[in-house]
Amino acid sequence: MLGAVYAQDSFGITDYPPITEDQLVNPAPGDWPMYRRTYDGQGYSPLDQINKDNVAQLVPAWSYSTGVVEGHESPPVVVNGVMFVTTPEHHVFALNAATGQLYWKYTADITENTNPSHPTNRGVAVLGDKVFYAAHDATLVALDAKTGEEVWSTEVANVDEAYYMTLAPLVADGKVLIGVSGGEYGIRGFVAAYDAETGEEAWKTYTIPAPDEPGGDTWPAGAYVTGAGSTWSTGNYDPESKLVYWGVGNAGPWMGDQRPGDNLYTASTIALDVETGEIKGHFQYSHNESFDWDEVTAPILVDLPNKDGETVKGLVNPTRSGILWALERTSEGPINFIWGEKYVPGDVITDIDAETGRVSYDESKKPSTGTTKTYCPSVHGGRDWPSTAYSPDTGLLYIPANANMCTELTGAEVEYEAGQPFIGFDSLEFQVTDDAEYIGSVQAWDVATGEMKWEHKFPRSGNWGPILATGGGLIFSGGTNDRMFRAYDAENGDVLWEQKLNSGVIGTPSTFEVDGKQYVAVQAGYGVDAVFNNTVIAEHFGISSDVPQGGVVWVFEVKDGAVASAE
Ligand SMILES: O=C(O)c1cc(C(=O)O)c2c(n1)C(=O)C(=O)c1cc(C(=O)O)[nH]c1-2
Ligand SMILES: [Ca+2]
Repeated sequence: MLGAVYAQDSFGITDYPPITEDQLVNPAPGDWPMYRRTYDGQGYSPLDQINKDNVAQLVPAWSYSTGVVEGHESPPVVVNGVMFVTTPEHHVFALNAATGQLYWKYTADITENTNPSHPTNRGVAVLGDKVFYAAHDATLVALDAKTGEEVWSTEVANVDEAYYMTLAPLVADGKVLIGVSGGEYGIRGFVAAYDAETGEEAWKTYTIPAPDEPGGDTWPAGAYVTGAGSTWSTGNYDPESKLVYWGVGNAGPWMGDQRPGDNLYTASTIALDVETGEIKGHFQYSHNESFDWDEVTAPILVDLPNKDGETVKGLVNPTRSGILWALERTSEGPINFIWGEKYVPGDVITDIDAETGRVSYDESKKPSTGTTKTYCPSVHGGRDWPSTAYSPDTGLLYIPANANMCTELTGAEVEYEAGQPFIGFDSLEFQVTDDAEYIGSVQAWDVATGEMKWEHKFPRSGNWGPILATGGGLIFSGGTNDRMFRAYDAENGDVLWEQKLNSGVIGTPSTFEVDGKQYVAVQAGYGVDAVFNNTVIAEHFGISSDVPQGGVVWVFEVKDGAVASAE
């Protein structure tokens, strides 16, 4: 592809020891080497220098204006004291994590007419001396970490069929794994792996099986080719079993009566063998998915009790369907149901089978061709893409939730045409329920008991804020329409610190340490579906919908004196 590199610091990055696989399996406490920091997806850092006692004294250490608008969702990834962040408009920035000095900026040369949906990017992956970036035009790029120069690039899918990419790649087992977007365009979704050294394809596994493959009989003849099942959020990984857990999006077209059957593996989590890409297990959250409930977010890997009370290796996932799921993962692959609890109100799912976890629907709520149906939660679900976090200190799972929003959908026939929307509706409307007392919230759930421990509600805002949990007994997140970035007491949800930033904060927060000092980092930069959602909420409550745009990387610290006095 050959993008442009702008190198500001002519001395560049002088000291960048190659990142080993071991550093990814067991990251140094002060590093944030991947999307959720660790392979289990917990979004947890053990750093505790910033804690409940001193977080009130958190102040900006430095900030950096990215120069672009739209949704800044990527976490600042930090290794070797270097921060890598991505932004909309196809930029990757490398900055000195302690000072904010720019080392280099890479801009992908996107000449193709790429899909305008979801103009965002969720970050990089690292291994060795390389940084991996999934560009919007469905090209995977490897950059030299020290210089930002392209080492290799590989076309992973055809943009003419409306494939695009927004996710952070996952490095596992010497390979770079990616997933694709395009679920509203009749793509056939897949997860693919590329050799980290050369960019050569190692395997590619479709999320929609062909007729002769397992699950192929859950589709009517021919429908698998345009069945969607996009994979636009980074998977998690169990290095022991060598299984990758990846989420699969909505089915296409949206109206399930146009493709009778369960339609595997849409709206599912799949377990893939990292060496071969073979699907070894799956759990489907909504069969014959008809709600645009992409279940792309990967479940967090955590130990929890099974139905008999024995501790097992588990998976937890609050899905777009409004159900928080506890599942058991096995080293061979199969995924077993443990329990499912509604974490936001919903009127579609009426029952969950105690044995299998299969849901039952109120058919009067399920969208279909030629009817108008209203259902809750909305198209965006109880939680869209923003990440949950889990703290091993509290045993709590933290969820950025949205309640009391519904969708009214009038279904229609649709013909597949390459590169064009393949949804099938005459109208789509978002509604806030009449009696709604709040929309967004941060929820904390005990994963051992399946009970909500606390909830912090936002009466006049949705919540699109990914969550960071720390060893300092804190969680951090933004997500609201008041431009706040907040620190909460992880035990009880008390807000211990908040700071208005330049824009709404839908960025994924991270924390890291350089030269013995802890920092907390996040990108501000409101955009993508949070804006769309906020407009509906503002209209309902009669408040201003104005959240200014513009990306800024923010890095916070507690000044040295304050750290000392807190100890
Ligand atoms: O089906 C897809 O391929 C696809 C892709 C994306 C994306 O890549 O960001 C989103 C969605 N769907 C989607 O349904 C959705 O609500 C959504 C919100 C956002 C965002 O960044 O705020 N992206 C996406
Ligand atoms: Ca979708």
